[in-house]
Amino acid sequence: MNATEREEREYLEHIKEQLTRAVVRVDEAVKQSSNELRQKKSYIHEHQSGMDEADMVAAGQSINRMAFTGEAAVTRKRKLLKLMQSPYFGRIDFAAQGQATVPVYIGMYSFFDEQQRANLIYDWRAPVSSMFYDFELGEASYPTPSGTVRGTIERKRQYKVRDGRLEFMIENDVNIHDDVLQRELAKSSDDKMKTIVATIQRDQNAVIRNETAPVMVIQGVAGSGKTSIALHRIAFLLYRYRETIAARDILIISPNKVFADYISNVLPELGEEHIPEMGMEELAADLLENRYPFQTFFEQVSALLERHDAAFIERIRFKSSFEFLSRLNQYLLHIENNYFSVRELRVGRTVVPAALLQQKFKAYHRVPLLKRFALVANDVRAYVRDAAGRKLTGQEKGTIGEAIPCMFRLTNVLDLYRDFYQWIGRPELLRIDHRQPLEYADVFALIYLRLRLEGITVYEHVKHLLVDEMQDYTPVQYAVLSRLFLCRKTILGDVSQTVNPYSASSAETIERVFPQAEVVRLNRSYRSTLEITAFAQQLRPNPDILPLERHGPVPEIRRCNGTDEELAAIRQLTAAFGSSGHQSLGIICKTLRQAERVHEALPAPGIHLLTEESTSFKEGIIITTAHLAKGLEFDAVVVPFVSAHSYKTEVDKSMLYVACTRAMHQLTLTYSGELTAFLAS
Ligand SMILES: Nc1ncnc2c1ncn2[C@@H]1O[C@H](COP(=O)(O)OP(=O)(O)OP(=O)(O)O)[C@@H](O)[C@H]1O
Repeated sequence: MNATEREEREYLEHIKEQLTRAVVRVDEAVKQSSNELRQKKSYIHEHQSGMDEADMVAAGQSINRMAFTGEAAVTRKRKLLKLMQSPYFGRIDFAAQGQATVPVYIGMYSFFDEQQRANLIYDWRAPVSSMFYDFELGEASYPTPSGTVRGTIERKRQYKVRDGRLEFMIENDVNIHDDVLQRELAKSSDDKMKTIVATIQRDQNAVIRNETAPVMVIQGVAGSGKTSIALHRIAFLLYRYRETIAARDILIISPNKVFADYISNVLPELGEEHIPEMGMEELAADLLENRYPFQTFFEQVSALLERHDAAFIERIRFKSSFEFLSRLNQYLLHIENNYFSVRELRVGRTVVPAALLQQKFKAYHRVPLLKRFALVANDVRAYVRDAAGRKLTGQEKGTIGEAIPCMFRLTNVLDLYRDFYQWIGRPELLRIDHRQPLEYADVFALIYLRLRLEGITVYEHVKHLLVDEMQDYTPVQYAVLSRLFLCRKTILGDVSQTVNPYSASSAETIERVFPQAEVVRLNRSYRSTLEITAFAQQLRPNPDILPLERHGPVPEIRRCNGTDEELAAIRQLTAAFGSSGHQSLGIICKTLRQAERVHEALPAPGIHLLTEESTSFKEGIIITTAHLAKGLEFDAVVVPFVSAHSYKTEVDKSMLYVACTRAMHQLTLTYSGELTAFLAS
C-alpha cells in the first residue's frame, strides 16, 4: 500500500467516524422530537376543554411541524447509513482562481458536518460536482446561480467503497472513467435498474443537467443509457428546483407495469421519492372517461404479429402519419366554417337574425367548438329578453338551448370522427363496430378531436413529463400530450427499437410537434458486448453506433431438429445458466403464444412468465415477449424459434432486434426448419 492509499484509507475511516457521530445526533433528535410530540399530544388531550378554536388550530399546526421534523430526521438517517456503506466515489482537488486548492469529495448525497461547519461530501448533483464529469486535469469551470466559477483541477480520483471498505482507487491523470466503467459494465445484472452516478459520461451529464430545454428529445441507440439518464435527470431537476418541484409533480409515461417496476428503484436509491407513473392506455381511458372500450397497443402489435392484414396495416400507417394530424386540423377548420347552418330563430314574437347567431358563434372562437352553443344560447336569451322587454319563460329558454346545437350538423365527437373519413374521401380507413373495441390507432385521434371540440382539463399539476419509448407514439399522440401537459418534457427512445414499424416516430417526427425541442443523439452503447452489438447490427445496421470495447462469447445460433428438440435445447440452456455465474436470463419470444409454449415446457420453480397483465419485474429466469422485454436487460438472452416461418415480416424483424439487444453478456438463438432470412447471411 503506498502513502497516498494509506492517507485515503485513513480519511475514509475519519469520514465514517463523522458519519457515525452524525447518526447518533440524528437518533437523539428523533428521540427528542417524538418525546415532545407525545408531551404535546397529552397536553392537548388534558386541556382540550379549555381550548378555543384558534388554540386547537395552533396546536394542530405545531404537531404537524414536529411530525415533519421527525420524518426529515428519519430520511436523513437513512441517507447517513447509506453513506456509511459508500460515502463517496470521486474526488477533485480544485483551485478556484486566486484561491487555495481544496479537495471536493463527491458522493450520492451531501454530508454537511455541523460541528466542523463544513461540507465533507458533495451531492453528485451539486454545481461543483459537475466538474468531476466534465473535465480532466487542468482548467475547469462550473456554473452557479451567481455566475461561472473558473479554476484548475489539480487532482482527480475515483474510488469504489463497498460496505465501508475501499475496494479500489484510481488516480485519473489521463482519461477518466474507462477503467471503472468497464468494471461496472462487466458485472452481472441481478435485479432492477441501477444508478450510474459514479460513471456518468460527459455527453450523458450534459443531458442530465440541461436546465434550458423546454422539451428534451433523446434519441439513443439500444443500451446507450437513455432510461438511466432520464431518471438521473429527474433526480437532478428535483435537486436543482427543490423549492418548486416535488416528486409528485412529475409524471412518467411508461410502456407497461413491468418496466415501471423495473425502473422503480432508481429514484429512491438516489434519495428521491417514488415518481407517479402512468401508461398511455391509462391516460387514454382517463381522457375518454372510460366511455369507449378500446384495443391496447399490445393487442394491436399482437394482431400484427399473428397475421398480415394489408387493410389493417394501411389504417395504422395512415393514422400514424403527419398527414393524418394535419388532415384532422384541416377538418376542424372545415367544420368550423361550414357546419353551422344558421337560420333565424323565432322566440315568441322576437326574431333572432341568422347574422347575429353567426356573429356570436364566431366571437367565441377561442372556446372549443362544441362548448360554444351554450354560450351563444345565453347571449340569445339576453337578446330576446331585451327585445321583448320581459323575462323569458322556462320553455322559451329551453327552446333556445335546444335550437342552437341543432343548427350544427353533428354534435357527437364519434359521429364527427366518422364524418372526417367521409370528408377526406377514405371511409374505408375507419372500422367501427359496436361489438368490437375501438382500434388502437383511433384512440388518440378521437381524444384529439374531443380535446379540440370539447376541451379537456389539462394536467396542470404536472411540472415535468417524462415519456419513454418515444418511437412507439404517433404524431397525434404527441399532439395530445402537447396540449395536455404544458410543462417541460423529456422524451426518449430509439426509432430502431419500434415494435410496430407502421407507427414509429423518429426524433425528427417529434421535433415537428415540438419545434422548440432540443434533440440529443447518443450513439455509445453500454449494455452489450461488442460481439452482441455486432450481431444485432445485421438486423438494423446503424453506422453511427459506438459500442464500448467489451468482449464476450460470439452469439450462437443453434439449429434443432423439430420443436421438441428445440424445447429440449432451451431446457438445457436454462440448466447451464444455473452454473454460469450469471444472475438473469431472459427467454424472449416473438409472441405470447410462443412464450406460453416455452413456459409449459419449462415448468421449474423460479421461471417466470411475464405477460401483459404482469405488474412486477422478477429476478432469475424470465420468459416473455420482445414487446414486453423492451427497456429491460438480462445477463444472458435466449431467443427461441428464429425460423423463417416465424420471423418474416418487418414487425417480426423489429421484435428480433429488440430481443437481441436485451443481452448484456451472452446471446443464444434457437430454431428448427429453415433459419429466418434476417439472420441467414
Ligand atoms: N455511464 C454509465 N455508467 C455505467 N453504466 C451505464 C452508463 N450508461 C449506461 N449504462 C448501463 O447501460 C445499460 C443500458 O442502459 P439503459 O437501459 O438506460 O439504456 P437505454 O438506452 O434506455 O436502453 P434501451 O433503449 O436499449 O432499452 C444499463 O445497464 C446501464 O446501467
